[in-house]
Parts: sequence; structure tokens; C-alpha cells
Amino acid sequence: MAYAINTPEGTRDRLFAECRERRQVQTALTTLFQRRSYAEVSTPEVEFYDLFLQSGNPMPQESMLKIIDRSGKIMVMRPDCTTPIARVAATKLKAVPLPQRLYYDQTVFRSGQEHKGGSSEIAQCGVELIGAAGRKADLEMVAMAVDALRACGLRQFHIELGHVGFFRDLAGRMDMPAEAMEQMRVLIEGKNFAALGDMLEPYAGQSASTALRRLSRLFGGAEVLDEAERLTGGSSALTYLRKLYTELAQAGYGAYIRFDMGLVHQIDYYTGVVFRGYVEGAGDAVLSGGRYDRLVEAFGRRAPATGFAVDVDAVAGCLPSREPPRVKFLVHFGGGELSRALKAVDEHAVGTCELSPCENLDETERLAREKGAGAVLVLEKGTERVVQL
Ligand SMILES: N[C@@H](Cc1c[nH]c[nH+]1)C(=O)O
Repeated sequence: MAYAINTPEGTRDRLFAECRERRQVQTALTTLFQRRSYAEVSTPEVEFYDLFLQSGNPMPQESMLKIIDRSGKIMVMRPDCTTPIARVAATKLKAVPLPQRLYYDQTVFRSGQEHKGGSSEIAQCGVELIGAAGRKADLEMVAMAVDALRACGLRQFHIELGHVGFFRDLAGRMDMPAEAMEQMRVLIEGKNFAALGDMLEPYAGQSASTALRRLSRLFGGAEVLDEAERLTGGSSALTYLRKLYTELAQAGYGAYIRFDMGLVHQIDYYTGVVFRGYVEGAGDAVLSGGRYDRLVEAFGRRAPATGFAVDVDAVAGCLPSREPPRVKFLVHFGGGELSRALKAVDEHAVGTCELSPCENLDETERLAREKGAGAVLVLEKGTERVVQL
């Protein structure tokens, strides 16, 4: 049977500039993470599906790429980095005192984005602060989210803060069946506010329903907290967000912070502050994270935690494209001249000088012209000369 020479749906080859920009973002992020005392961990690309079942199936099953191993067990291509790291923190790192600061530079695999032209392979660089509850840890994480995007070279971006307690509190005040509650969560997550309005129509008499219908408007600067307070009569989630904001603003992060009280992540392990990073003018979030205080416990160790992951390619796609280096020199070298030839390449700016594999100078000159190089450096019998083309 004829074999189609292409890659599976949702995957693609990435060449030159894309790889360079991806590497640039990864280096900027991992350098920052190390500077803040986060240590690198790496987990397998395949995990048992049961790992995600044990942690309460935090993500839709259909988004996981599955493989059956030789014994018939279901495995999944790592759909998330946080769950395996929670497993590691509760097992391999059990004896290591908390808090633990961990970072990763890994790929996650999520299917279902292909129809939107999205990729099922997502390069993520992220951090997890495990074993730290409360305000200071949340402040560290949100500030680092801002610093991470800044370190990548982005200027026009913001971090949207929300709190899962806000929605949970409102939903708890509603007299509504559990399935309707879940349907409502899905509509809010998809920012499908028209359908949410229709769905809440029969509940119009309940006071929390007015606030839920206004969720789409509870989005913007710190004034959103005032409006949310007016609508709901206040909640501990709002008080907490206000405290965080005051301290972030004092530290100079205020201009980067916005609020979205309708922020509900698709991943379901969050228990407190949640946030997303957006670049001005780009649609999808480039950073996502939040507090997850019960995930590590699902693997046997009580440890509140918070963290975030950056979508490396999404950030790279927002950076101004830079001219790739161009070859200016070819080095033509004779017998016994290999070390001098390599030294010449190494001394030139990266990507501007390369060895010629040709045996005679005419061929090297032809090759140099083809490549658009302006000159050939000839190293023979201890001598050196430059042939301009
Ligand atoms: N794992 C989450 C991000 C995150 C890291 N830590 C907490 N949340 C994601 O992929 O969206």
C-alpha cells in the first residue's frame, strides 16, 4: 500500500526560524526559573491513564492520546505536566522537605485542536511551587508569570486573575441540579455568555443568577472587583484577590494585572487563584496556571501547590521575527589544516562561516556563490588567503 509521506494529524515539522525562536523562549524562561531557585525535573512522555483517573480526571478523556501497551494497559501521551509532577512530589520526592520549587521544559500532547489549525504537541515551560499555601506563594507565582513573559521579550501583555471560589460560591447559592451546574461551568469556560443567559432564564428569581449572568462583564481592571462586590454582596475570593492586587501593584506589577471573574479553566484541579497570560492582539492564552491544593494529596502527600505553564510556541509566535544569520565565508582547507579550519569557523559570528567539503577550490567557489557567500577563506600549507567572489 502506498504510504503517505506526511506527519500525523495535529503534528508538523518545525524548521529553522521556528526552532530558533522556540529555543530562545525556552532559554529565557529556564534561565529565569533557575535564578528563582527552581530545579528541573523531567517526567516520561507516556503515563498510565490510571494516573489521571486517580487524580479525579482533571481533563477531558477525549483530549488524551492513548496507546495500549503489550499487557493491554492503557497509556496516554503526557497530556499535562502538573499531574505527573504532583505524582513525583508525593512519591520520589517524599523525603525532601517542602516547599519544593520545580520547573520543566517538556511537551504535552492534547488532541482536539487540529480542526482549528492547532497542534496536539504543545511545548510547555512551567513551574510548580509545591508545599506552599497562601498569599506569599500566590504572589510569587503571579509575579513570576509577569516576569516570565517579560523575560521572553514581550511588552504588551497582561495576566488575568480569577478565583475558582468566586464561581463555586455563586453556583453554591443556586438551587440547580448538578448536571445544569456542570453545563453552566462549560458555558462559562467557553465564554458562551449568550447561551449562559438563556440557560439561566428559568432561575431569574434567584439573586446569584443576576451575578452569573453578568459574568461576561466582570472582566477588566481592578474596578471589576468593586462591581463584583456590588453584585454579590462580597465574597472571600474577592477580598483575597483585592489583597493580592494591592501587593502586586506595590511591587510594580499593577499595570500587567487584570481580572476575569468568569475565568474557569478546562483543567479541573484548581482550588483557588487561577490566571492566564494574554498578549495584546493575539487570541489564545500564552500562559496558564493557578493554585491546586488537592492534587498532590491524590497521590498520598498533603501539599498545597501552585504553578503555571507557558505555551512556548505561542509566545515565540508573538515575538518580532529576526533575520537569520547568513553565510558570508566558506573555508577551503588543504591536508593537515582541519584544526585551523575549524578554529576559523568558530571565531566567526554564529552561522556566518562554514567548512567547504569540496576537494578543489573551483568547486568551493561555485558552492560559495550558490550559497550567496561573499568570500572563500583558503587555508593551505600553513598559509591563509581570502578569495573575494
Ligand atoms: N498544567 C497547567 C498549567 C499549570 C501549571 N501549574 C498549575 N497549572 C496547564 O497545562 O494548563
